Amino acid sequence: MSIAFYKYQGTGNDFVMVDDRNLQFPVSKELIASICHRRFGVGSDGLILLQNAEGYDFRMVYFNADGGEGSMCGNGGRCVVRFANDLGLFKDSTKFIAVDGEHEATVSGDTIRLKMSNVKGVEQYEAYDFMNTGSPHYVTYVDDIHEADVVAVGSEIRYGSVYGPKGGTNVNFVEVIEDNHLSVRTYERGVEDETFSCGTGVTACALSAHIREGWEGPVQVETIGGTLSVEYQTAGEGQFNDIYLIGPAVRVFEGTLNV
Ligand SMILES: N[C@H](CCC[C@H](N)C(=O)O)C(=O)O
Repeated sequence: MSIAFYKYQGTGNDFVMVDDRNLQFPVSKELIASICHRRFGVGSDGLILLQNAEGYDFRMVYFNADGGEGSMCGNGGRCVVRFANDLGLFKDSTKFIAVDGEHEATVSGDTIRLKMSNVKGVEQYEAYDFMNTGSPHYVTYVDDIHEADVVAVGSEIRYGSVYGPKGGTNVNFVEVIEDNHLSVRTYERGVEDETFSCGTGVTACALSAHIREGWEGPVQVETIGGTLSVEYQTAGEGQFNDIYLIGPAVRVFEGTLNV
C-alpha cells in the first residue's frame, strides 16, 4: 500500500509524520524501524502518527527510531503541532492528547510554544539529577560540552545497572554558558545515539539548572540543531508547573511510503 508522509524537524530532531486519521497505518516495530533507518528508509529520529481524538484537535502517537512506542517527545510534539496546523486542524492554538496526557500549544510564525507535563519531582544526586518530563532524563554537568563523550558515556548509563533494568533513560550533558543559558547534548534511548536536540531533555536540563543555579528563567538552551527556550513556574520542592518548550518546527519534504 502507498502512504503519504511528511518530514518535519524541530532543532534538528527529525520525524516522519503520517496523517493517520483513518487509522490505516500498519503499525509494526519492524516497519517503523525500517522507515526511520537512515540508509534503508526515509531516515529520522522517530515516526509520529496524527490520529483523531474525541475532545481534542488530534492525538499524537510517537515511536522512536527503533520502532518502539516511546514516551513523550517534546520536539516531536512541536513538530506534530506544526503538522496539524499545516493540515488546517486549528488556527493559532490547539489542545491535543499524547502518551503523557493533554498538551496545549500555540503557533506564532516559525515558533511553536508547547506546554509540557508538570514535573512532580526531581531526584538529586551528587553527579547528576534525574526526572521525568514526559520521558525519563538523566542530567549531568560538564566543563566543556564539545569534549563530552555523549555516545559512550550515555549508552553506559542508559544500559547500566541503575537505569537499564528500569527501561533505560535518556542522558543529557550540560554546560552552563552564563546565567539562564545552557548548552546541551543528549544521548537518546530508542534512537541509541546522540540526536541533534531532545525537547524533553532540554526541558529537564533547564529545570535541573534552575534548582542547582537558582535561576528565575526562562532558560535558553543551545543544542546542535538550534536554540530552544524553556519557561516554567515553581510549585514546591522539585515540582514545576506551566512548563513551556519554545522553538521552531518546520516541514522539510513530503513523499510516499510503499509498504
Ligand atoms: N526526542 C524526544 C525524546 C524522545 C524520548 C525517547 N528517546 C524516549 O525516552 O523513549 C524529545 O524531543 O523530547
